[in-house]
Amino acid sequence: MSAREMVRETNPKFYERYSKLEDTDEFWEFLVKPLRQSIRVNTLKAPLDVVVERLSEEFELEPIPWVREGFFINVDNLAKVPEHGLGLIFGQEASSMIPPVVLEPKPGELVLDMAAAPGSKTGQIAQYMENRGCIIANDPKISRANVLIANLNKMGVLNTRVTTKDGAYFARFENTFDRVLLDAPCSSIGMIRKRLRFLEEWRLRGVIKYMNIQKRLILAAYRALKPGGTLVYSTCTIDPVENEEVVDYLLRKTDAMLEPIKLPVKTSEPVLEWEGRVYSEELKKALRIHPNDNDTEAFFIAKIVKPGDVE
Ligand SMILES: C[S@@+](CC[C@H](N)C(=O)[O-])C[C@H]1O[C@@H](n2cnc3c(N)ncnc32)[C@H](O)[C@@H]1O
Repeated sequence: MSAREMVRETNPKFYERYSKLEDTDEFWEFLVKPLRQSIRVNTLKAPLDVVVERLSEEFELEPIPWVREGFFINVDNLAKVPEHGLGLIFGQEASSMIPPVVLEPKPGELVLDMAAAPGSKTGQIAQYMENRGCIIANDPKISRANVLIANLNKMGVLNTRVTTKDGAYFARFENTFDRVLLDAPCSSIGMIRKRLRFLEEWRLRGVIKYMNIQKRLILAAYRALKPGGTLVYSTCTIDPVENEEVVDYLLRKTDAMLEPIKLPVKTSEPVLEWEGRVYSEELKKALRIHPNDNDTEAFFIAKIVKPGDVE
């Protein structure tokens, strides 16, 4: 059975909706194909070249073009690699390394990671901040926040405070953070490559539920951002109402502006019209990544700035 047939049989409504987005055999094949293993070297614990040299003795490493510390690696079970147990490397999907790269956090800054668990991006942000400054890493799900804390400990992250609020809580800290990452809860279509249940369980009402949460969170995230600061909005899903629609909503409601993202990554066309709605041309600056573009998870990333001077 082809991937297309498998998707159509497993969830006909899913197939019908997303064949309007892209309908190539490649798209369906990569949507369900198991992911390549990738790692991020944790430079908080050891220099990049030392870890790469040591791993290369045993494994084949292929650099990920858009992240200096990222590599595809030919290993079946990372848990058996000692460097993983020691926190020298972290298993992180290749496209999920893009949002912190786009955020560009600097040592000494104040950063909000509004939906942080299990913490792969918080660790990457701390790495770019060289453990200086402060990250507020928030996640309201206590069980997930516990995993976040364990991962931050393992990675040697020292500049982070963990909170367990609804992300909208941070709206009260108006104009406070130098940078905000909103890696939003979403319908996780990108993760079908890891767990088929995201395809089996997909329902349109779930997408709409997430869109409403995302709109609430993006407004709070933007409010908490300092003038001159950067907000990165990301999801691991392809539905336009969780991506272009949410960022378009922010653009309409506030003075937010989008900035182009220049990275060596292949992307799909942004969606500027969907179900009778027309989105701002500005959305052309966002990255829409389909699984067949780079053989990764699907991702959507927008770089948003608040007008004003950086202090
Ligand atoms: C895509 S995951 C985050 C992944 C994480 N950034 C990482 O890279 O490891 C989205 C997270 O949003 C959290 N979440 C759900 N509802 C939320 C809310 N109202 N405010 C903030 N976070 C929320 C979920 O618990 C989940 O951990």
